[in-house]
Amino acid sequence: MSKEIYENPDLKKERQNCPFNKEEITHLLDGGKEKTIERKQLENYILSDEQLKDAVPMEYLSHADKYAEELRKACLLMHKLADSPAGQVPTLRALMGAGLGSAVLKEGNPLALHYVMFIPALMGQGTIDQQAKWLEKAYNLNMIGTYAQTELGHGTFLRGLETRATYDPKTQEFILESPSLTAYKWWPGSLGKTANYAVVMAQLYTKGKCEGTHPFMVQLRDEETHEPLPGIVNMWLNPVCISSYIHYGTYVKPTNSKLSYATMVFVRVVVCQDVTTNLRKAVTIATRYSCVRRQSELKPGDREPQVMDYQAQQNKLLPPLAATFAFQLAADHLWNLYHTANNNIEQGDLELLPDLHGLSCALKALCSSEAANFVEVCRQSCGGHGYMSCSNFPRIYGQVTAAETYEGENTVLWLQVARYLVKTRKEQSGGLSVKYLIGEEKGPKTVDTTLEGIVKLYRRAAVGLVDVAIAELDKSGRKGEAPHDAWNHAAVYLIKAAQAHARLFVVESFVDSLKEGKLSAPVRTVLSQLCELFIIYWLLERSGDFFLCSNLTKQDLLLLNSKYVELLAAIRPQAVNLVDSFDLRDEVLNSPLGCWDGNVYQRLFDEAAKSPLNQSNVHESFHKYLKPLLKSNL
Ligand SMILES: CC(C)(COP(=O)(O)OP(=O)(O)OC[C@H]1O[C@@H](n2cnc3c(N)ncnc32)[C@H](O)[C@@H]1OP(=O)(O)O)[C@@H](O)C(=O)NCCC(=O)NCCSC(=O)CCCCCCCCCCCCCCC(=O)O
Ligand SMILES: Cc1cc2nc3c(=O)[nH]c(=O)nc-3n(C[C@H](O)[C@H](O)[C@H](O)COP(=O)(O)OP(=O)(O)OC[C@H]3O[C@@H](n4cnc5c(N)ncnc54)[C@H](O)[C@@H]3O)c2cc1C
Repeated sequence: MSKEIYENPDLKKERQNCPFNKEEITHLLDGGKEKTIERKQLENYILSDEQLKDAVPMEYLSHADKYAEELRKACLLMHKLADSPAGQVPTLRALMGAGLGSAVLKEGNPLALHYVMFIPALMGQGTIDQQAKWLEKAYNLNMIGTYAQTELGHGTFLRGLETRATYDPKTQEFILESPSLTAYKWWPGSLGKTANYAVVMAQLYTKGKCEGTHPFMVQLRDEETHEPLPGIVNMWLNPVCISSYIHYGTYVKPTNSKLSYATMVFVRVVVCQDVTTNLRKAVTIATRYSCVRRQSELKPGDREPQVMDYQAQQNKLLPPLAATFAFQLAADHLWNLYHTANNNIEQGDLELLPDLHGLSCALKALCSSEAANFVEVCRQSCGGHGYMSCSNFPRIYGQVTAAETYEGENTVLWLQVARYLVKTRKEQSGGLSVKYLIGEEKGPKTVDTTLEGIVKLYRRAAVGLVDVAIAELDKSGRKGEAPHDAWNHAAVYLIKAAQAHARLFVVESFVDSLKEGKLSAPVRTVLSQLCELFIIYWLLERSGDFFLCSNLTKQDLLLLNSKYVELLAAIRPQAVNLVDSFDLRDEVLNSPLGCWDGNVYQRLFDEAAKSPLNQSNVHESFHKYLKPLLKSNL
C-alpha cells in the first residue's frame, strides 16, 4: 500500500486552483524546458548518492572534522562531475547555477576556488602554451589551485599589493617574495590546506621598474606529499608569469593594464547569479513557513490566521519574492554582456570593457547588498524558528553577506561605478549601458504612475543624481580643492548616483524581459504584478532620490502607496505557487521550515533530536560543574 504523502492542509489549499502554469516559470528561470530537464537529472544524479549525505549534522562536528567531511564529499562530487553523462564542464556550470554544491557541501566547498577562480584565471589570462600545459591538468584535478591576491594588509587596493615578482634576466626566472608580514597572502580560499598551486597576484618588477600587478602561477605544495615547498612561507621560487608580458627579457605593456583584473570581473558576474539563487532559497523557506504558521488573532474570536495573511508579513516577503525575478533577469542580461565583451576582447576590441566593469561592479554590489538585507528579513519573518541553525537562514545569510565583501568590497565597487558614470556623463561618449547619460532626457517632466512612467522616473533619478554629484565635484573644484579631495568629499553623492544607476538597470531588465518574453497570459499577469510591486517598492524606499530629480509630488507618492498595498493583496494568493515554481528540492533548501510538505513541527522536532546533547537526559558536565555549584551554597 503506497504511503500517504503528508501535505500540510494549509499548503495544500494554497496550491489549489493555481491560475498559471508553474512549469512555465520554472522553464523561464532555468533558461528553457531542456535546461529544466538537465537540472532535474543533475539533481537526481547528485542528491541520490547516499555517500554525499551527512552522517551527522555538520554543526556538531569539530572544525577539523568539518573540513575533512567537506573535502571527502567535494572529492566525491568531483568524481561524479567527471563521470557525469552531460560532461564535466556543463555539469559543473549546472551545479553552480543550481546552487547544488551548497546542498551537499553545507560548510563550503574546499575546491570551489579551483573552479570559480583558478581555472577562469588560466582561461582568461594564460597564453595558449600555458593553457595547453595547465588547463587539462586542472580539469583532470591533477592539480588543485586557488586565486591568491588579497594580503594581510591589502585586499581592496590592488596597486598597493606588496608581494613582489622580480624578473631575473640571467636565469629568466621570477623571484616572488613577501617582503613583510602585511604582504602575506590572507583569505584566499583553499590556500591553507587544500590547494597545491595558486595564481598569485604580485607586483612585477623588471629592470628595476614596477610594472604593476600581474598573475603568476606558483606551485605551493609537493604533488606527492602535499608538504609546502621549501621557503614557501615567505619566499617562493620558480613561479611563472601567466600571460607573460616578458618577451626576451623586455616587458611588453598589455593593451589595457586592467586586463589582469579580468578574473574578478568574471566572478562578479557569477556572484549576481549565486546571491539570487540563495535569495530564492530564503524566500521559499519563509513563504512556505508563513503559510503553515498560524499565530495570534486577526479577527476577534476567529481561528489563529496564517501569518502570511498579515499585510505586515506580505510587506516583508513579497518584495524579496519579486526581487528574485528582477535579479535573475538582470543577471542574465549581465551574463550576455559579459560574453559579448569577452568575445570582443579576445579579438582585441576593448570598447565594451568600461561598460562591463561598470555594470558588473554595479550589479554585484546591488544584488549582494539587497539579497543580504532581504535574507535577514526572511529570517526575521519566521520568528524564533528562523533563528535556528537548522532553518538554514544563518548559512544562507553567511553566504550572501560574504558576497558584499569579497570580489570587491561593495563601497569600493560603487565608487568605481560612479567614476564610470561621471566620465560617461562629462565626456558624453561611450557608455553602452548608460545611454541615458548621453544627451538630455527628452519629454515633459510630468509624472505618470504607469509602469512606463515609473521607469522614466528611475531614469530621471539616475541621470539627476549623476548631475548632483558632478555639481558637487565642480563646486569643490571651484573652491580650489584637488581632484582627489573633491572626489572624497563627494563620495556620498557619488555612491547614491551609482546605486540609482544599478537600480535603473535592474528595473529596465525586468520591464524589458516582460515585453520581450513569450509568456502565457496568466504568467505575464503574475510577473507583471511582481514587477510593478518591486519597482514601486524601491521607489517608495528611496523616494528622496525621486523628489530630488523629478516632479514627483506628495499626491503621486500617496497614489503609489495605495497601488503598492493593492498589489500585496493581489499577489498574496499566489505566493506559495510562485515559490513552488522555483522547483527547489527539500535537500537544496535544507530547512525543516521550508519543506514542500509543510510538515514543519515534526521535522523541527526530529532535527532537535539529532543534537548530541539530546542523546542523554543528563549531560556529564552536570556532575563536573553544575552539581558542585548547586551544593556550594555561594
Ligand atoms: C578597481 C579597483 C578598486 C581599483 O583598481 P586601480 O586602483 O588599479 O584602478 P583605478 O581605480 O585607479 O581606475 C583606473 C581605471 O581602470 C578602470 N578599471 C578598474 N578596474 C577595472 C576592471 N576590472 N576592468 C576594467 N577597467 C577597470 C577604472 O574604471 C579606471 O578607468 P578610467 O581611468 O577610464 O576612469 C581594484 O583595486 C579592485 O578591483 N579592488 C578589489 C579587489 C577584489 O575584487 N578582490 C577580490 C579578490 S578574490 C576574492 O575575493 C574571491 C572571493 C571568493 C569568490 C567565491 C565566489 C563564489 C561565487 C559563487 C560560485 C558558486 C559555486 C558553488 C555553488 C554552490 O556551492 O552551490
Ligand atoms: C568569504 C571571503 C572569501 C574570500 N576569498 C578570497 C580569495 O579566494 N582570494 C582572495 O584573493 N581574496 C579573498 N577574499 C578577500 C576579499 O577579496 C577582500 O576582503 C575584499 O576585497 C575587501 O578588501 P579588504 O579586506 O582589504 O577590505 P578594506 O578595503 O580594507 O575595507 C575596509 C573598509 O575600507 C573601505 N575602503 C577601502 N578602500 C576605500 C576607498 N577607496 N574609498 C572608500 N572606502 C574604502 C571599505 O569600503 C571598507 O569599509 C575573501 C574574503 C571573504 C570575506
